[in-house]
Order: sequence, then structure tokens, then C-alpha cells
Amino acid sequence: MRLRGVGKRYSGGRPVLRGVDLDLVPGEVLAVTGGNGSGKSTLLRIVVGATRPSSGRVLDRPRQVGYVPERFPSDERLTARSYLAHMGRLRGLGTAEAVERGSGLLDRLALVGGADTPLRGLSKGNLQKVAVAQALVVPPALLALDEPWSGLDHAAHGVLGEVIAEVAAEGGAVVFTDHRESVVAITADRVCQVREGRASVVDVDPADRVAVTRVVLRPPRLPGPPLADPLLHGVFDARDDGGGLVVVRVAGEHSDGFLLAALRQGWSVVRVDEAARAHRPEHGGLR
Ligand SMILES: Nc1ncnc2c1ncn2[C@@H]1O[C@H](COP(=O)(O)OP(=O)(O)OP(=O)(O)O)[C@@H](O)[C@H]1O
Repeated sequence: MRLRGVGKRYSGGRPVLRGVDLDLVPGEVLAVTGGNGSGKSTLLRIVVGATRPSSGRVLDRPRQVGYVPERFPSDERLTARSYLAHMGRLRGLGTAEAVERGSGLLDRLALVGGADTPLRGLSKGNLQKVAVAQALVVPPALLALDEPWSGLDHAAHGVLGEVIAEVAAEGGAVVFTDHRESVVAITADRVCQVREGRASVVDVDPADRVAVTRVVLRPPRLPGPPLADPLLHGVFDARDDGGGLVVVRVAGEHSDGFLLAALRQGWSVVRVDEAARAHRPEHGGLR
């Protein structure tokens, strides 16, 4: 799929995007970065066809598009399960398959509050899980996610990273926005930086990688504050190991600071390993 010379100006405003050329490649994960209001969401909406460009062309958009919008409608009376079944049917699945796929995704993302709760009764993070699930209910050839980690707990944080990798491994093109360089570094193959309406794409050189430390932690006995804010300390992702422990991958250069923060919050450290090396985009270091 290609964008050629794409520009966007909302009525009466200054141009948000100008002359954007962008290729979305099957099997590749592209991160869109840029400051607040730089036009990342606008670019994603143009990619999925939710917003029309004011100029330029969008070519060869695949038929099956999964989209996680920046704001997911939250005032629905439908339950999560019936909403996903409905979305599956709209995209061509039979009812039984739509229900099965939707329920499987909700289980995987560990929806808390129940698949049979109306959407308007769900918390922000659980609503975000439904937003992610609806984008995947039919395997997408193009998956576009606008700040998809926003509000997710650490278990779902890890699952989302896996899901993105799976869509790409099955030949889907993936594009996402996120502010955290650590997440971009480990998830994306290329980075598209939007600044002053222009988009510049940087290949992530597989040779240019950062060390990742794998930390296994035991949660505090008494429930306390959540594990160190994933926005800080260079955390890539975290997941439950199924046996009461949490496995966190953190940029090696930040592992001491992360461990200190976790210990202060009452977590115990079970194990620390040097793990694989992850991408580092050329345009910036990890926070
Ligand atoms: N529907 C709209 N009508 C008018 N202006 C809009 C509309 N949507 C976005 N804009 C404007 O376009 C600019 C880019 O917005 P956009 O949401 O694409 O940026 P962003 O990079 O995703 O920002 P953030 O990081 O804050 O989510 C902003 O100035 C915004 O106010």
C-alpha cells in the first residue's frame, strides 16, 4: 500500500500534512512518531480510509483493515462479546466463528470486568482491550493502531506486542503510533517521523541494537501501586508467567534504575538475565 504526495488541511486550518510519501509493506511494522498535534492520528486515519486526504493519492489499500482508533466509542450498551461478534459478522464471518474469535481474543487479552458487561461499564484499560480485539477479529492485511498501549495493564502490554509480531509474521502490514521510544525500538522495523507536516522514514538497522535485560519479579504480598510506570525506566514489555511471577524486558542501560524502582515498590527480584538485543531507531535513544 502506498501514499503518494498526501496532504491534509482541515477546514480553514493550516496544513497538517504535506506531500507525504509512504509505503506500507507486508510483513513489516512501521512506527509513526512525532510531537502532540503533529498529525500522527491524521496520518493513520488516512491510511485506513477514515479520513480523506486533501491532496495526493492512497493506492492499493488491502480489503481487510483492522484499526484501533485513538478514541474508542465507550457509550455502547452492547456487551464486549456481542460487540465483537457484530464486528466479525460485518467483516464477513459467520456468527459462530465471530463469537469464537472474539471470545478467544478477549481471553488472551484478559478482559477484566467480563465479556458480558456492556461496553459503557468497562474501565478505560478494559475498553482498550476490546478496541484491540475488534481490530483483530478478522485477521487484518493492514493493522493500524493509534497509541494502542494506552491504558493497558502489563499483561495486556506484552500480549499486544506478540499480536503485532504475529500479524506481521502472517504477512500483514502494521502501523502504530506511540510516544515511547523504548516501545518503538523493540516493536518497529521502520520509523516514520512526522514533523511540521512532513514525514521522514528511517530504516531501523538490525545491526544497530540495544541490550535488553530480562527481569523476573515476584509481586508484593500486599497489593500496592502498579509496577513501575512502563513509560519510565526503558521498559519494553511485561507479562505474567502464569505461575505468579512477572517477566519484564527492560533496556539494559536502564535495568539498574528499573530494579531499584521495583524494589522500592515492594517487588522482589527472582532473576535477572541478559536477553536478546532489540532495535534502536537512529533518530533517538531510549529514555
Ligand atoms: N477533525 C479535525 N478537525 C479539525 N482539526 C483537526 C481534526 N483532527 C485533527 N485536527 C488538528 O490537526 C492537527 C493534528 O492532529 P492529530 O490528532 O493528527 O495529531 P497527533 O500527532 O495524533 O497528536 P497527539 O499526539 O496529541 O495525539 C492538530 O492541530 C489537530 O488540532
